[in-house]
Amino acid sequence: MPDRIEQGQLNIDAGLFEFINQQALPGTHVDKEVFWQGFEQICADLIPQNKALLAKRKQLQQQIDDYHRQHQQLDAAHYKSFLQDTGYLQPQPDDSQISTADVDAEIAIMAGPQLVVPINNARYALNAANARWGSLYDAAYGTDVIPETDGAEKGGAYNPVRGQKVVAWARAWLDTIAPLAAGSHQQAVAYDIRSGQLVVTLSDGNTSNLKDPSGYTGYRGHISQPCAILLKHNQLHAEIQFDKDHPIGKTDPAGVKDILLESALTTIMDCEDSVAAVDGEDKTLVYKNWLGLMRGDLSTEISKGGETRIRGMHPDREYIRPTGERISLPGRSLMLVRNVGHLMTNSAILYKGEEIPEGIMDGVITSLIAKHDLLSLGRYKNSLTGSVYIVKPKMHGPEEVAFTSTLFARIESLLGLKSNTLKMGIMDEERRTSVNLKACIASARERVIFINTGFLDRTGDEIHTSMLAGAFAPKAELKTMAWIQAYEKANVAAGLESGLSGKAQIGKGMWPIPDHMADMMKAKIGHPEAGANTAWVPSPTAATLHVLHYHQCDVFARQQQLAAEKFDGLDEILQIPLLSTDTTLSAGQIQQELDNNVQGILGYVVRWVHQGIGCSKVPDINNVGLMEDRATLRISSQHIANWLHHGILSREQVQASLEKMARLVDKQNEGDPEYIPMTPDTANAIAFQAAAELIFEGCNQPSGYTEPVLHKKRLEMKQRLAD
Ligand SMILES: CC(=O)SCCNC(=O)CCNC(=O)[C@H](O)C(C)(C)COP(=O)(O)OP(=O)(O)OC[C@H]1O[C@@H](n2cnc3c(N)ncnc32)[C@H](O)[C@@H]1OP(=O)(O)O
Ligand SMILES: O=CC(=O)O
Ligand SMILES: [Mg+2]
Repeated sequence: MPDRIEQGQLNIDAGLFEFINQQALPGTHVDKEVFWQGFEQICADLIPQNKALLAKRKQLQQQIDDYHRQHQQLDAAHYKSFLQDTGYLQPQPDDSQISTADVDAEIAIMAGPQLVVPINNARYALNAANARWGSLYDAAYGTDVIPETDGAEKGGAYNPVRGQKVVAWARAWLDTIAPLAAGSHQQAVAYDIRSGQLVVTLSDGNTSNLKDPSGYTGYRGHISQPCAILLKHNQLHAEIQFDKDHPIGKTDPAGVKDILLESALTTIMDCEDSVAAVDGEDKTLVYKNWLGLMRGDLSTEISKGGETRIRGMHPDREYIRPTGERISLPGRSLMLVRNVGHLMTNSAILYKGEEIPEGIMDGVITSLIAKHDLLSLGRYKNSLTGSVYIVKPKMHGPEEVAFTSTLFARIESLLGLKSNTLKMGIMDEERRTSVNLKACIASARERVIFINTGFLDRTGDEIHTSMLAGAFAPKAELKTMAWIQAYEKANVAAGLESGLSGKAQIGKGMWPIPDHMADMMKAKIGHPEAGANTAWVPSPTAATLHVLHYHQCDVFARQQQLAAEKFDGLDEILQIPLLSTDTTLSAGQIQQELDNNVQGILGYVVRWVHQGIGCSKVPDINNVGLMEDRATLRISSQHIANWLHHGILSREQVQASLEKMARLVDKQNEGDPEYIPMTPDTANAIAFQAAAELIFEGCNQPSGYTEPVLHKKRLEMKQRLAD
């Protein structure tokens, strides 16, 4: 078979071509010839627009750089009017109300965690799809929400002391999820269904109904001895499971073996920040997994603890209502797909000999694949309302949002989809989007299903945009300064003013410390309290814990309160978070900041470039594992580039740190048999070269993005491995 196929003016990777023709198109009522001709026409019409938008980004950045060269001391009012004059800052629209229709309940009227997962990792992607339901006992037992003190250590075998603490902790949560009219679930010794009501018997012999009897919504098993009782609170379900023969149920006075929580209401299958996909081969895997998820037949073999089994997608869950009627609840998370942004191109498809924008390719192909769900061609349904949810990242301002909308309209017409079938999640993660958010929303008002504060990319863009304004504050401080508080608050305010409540998600960003769940439990209650009806979590376990926050806080009521408080925040958002002039950093502080950033960069980049892994847990300088992806890399590399540019660091110092940390990172990865080290010959290690380029050429990367270097170096590595 040839490597590439010519189709009109398109030149397509043969593996991708075959996948589309033989797996993605059949059944969709889209004719092969019509598809490829239409795809070519979309390229002909939209590639020039895409290029023009990127040229505009560059031009605005040059104007901002020139401004900072000419104005060492920033005058806030003058700076703001400069941004208005250039068109960076646009007038607020009079009306930004959205009118999105046919949105699934999980997005419109339910509030809960949003899981994100690299789509090219089938094992994780399946786990994520199934993370709609999670065991609260497992989530507590396996994480630090139960401290490993006083005999409650995790150890190897099951520790009954820890087990008891887990049960007490989880029962305490039942008092939030299903409060009793009198007493506490901590004293429950029996759960019975009597005359259609849940009756809880307590250890003192008293009985209690639920404070809100409608919180009991069903059961499984026999009514006189149910194996599960279904609860509902704040639109979220929970299941108390009983089994007196089970090792845990046996020791529980009420025979409770577990509490299952409806957890990740939605999952973003990510083709972007957490993925390394640089050519036709990689993109084909991405699209194949998406097809498997849309048809419900994705599966993979898993070996764990000496056992091998097949992981597939979970079916829906069956219950009997108190009225006797049979019902089923979704067994899987509602899936969204994150396409890539407007910047990158990919060799998987060429148009007139040039790589086409990867965002156009993702848009066309992920939508084609989603048509399998729309036509119910697979085992399970994803959207019950006939929508396709595409998250579009890294857009700069309203024109770029409008361009995505144009692309979606063209795709709908190519695939024979009803107008506005393709919905849009707008990542508010570039500064030009934050400062024009309402205009961005208005530009896609019939499609918007979310706005989300991607604060990681947003921090990277903050540094790059104002690279020449001065040296930035240390990374940890950036998260606490006025600009970011205002950005988060203004995002919610814009969402509420644009009528998203009850129609779409107002989302908050990722918890990037996957093993620190106790800290997450303290911090992430702040998200629903701030009016966000969803927020990102890095794992199914985190989803099962974070959902507790949506039981604690009725977000939709909170949104009503907040809607009365107007907030603009533009002036604070425009406050550049520079190192204050009265701060002098010690040599030790500077070195620590540098080493920490370099360690994160190398730890992430080496797996990306040498192994093709797009998201990793990488230890920081204090040995805390951090979720690293393209966006966190953008921050670290831009931060060092900024300090280099302003003379806080020297090139030699950075080079020395790179060498030192490469040795450390190699050591940290010793246990991975697939790992390809960078030392001793760092100059010849492609990942090491990539890290150095990201830093030393950081000021010249478009918007400070890391993809151009990562893609180039990964392609080089793939070639080296193939030779
Ligand atoms: C800025 C942004 O764009 S943020 C969005 C992009 N980032 C992400 O999507 C992060 C998603 N999370 C991840 O990729 C991973 O959790 C990482 C890389 C952070 C950590 O991965 P690991 O070191 O392998 O995690 P760890 O060893 O603790 O857990 C592995 C188990 O958890 C599961 N798991 C971990 N993360 C996820 C996830 N996001 N979805 C589903 N399952 C997951 C795995 O399936 C595995 O379980 P299994 O053995 O039963 O298959
Ligand atoms: O995509 C998310 C981010 O924080 O960046
Ligand atoms: Mg991002």
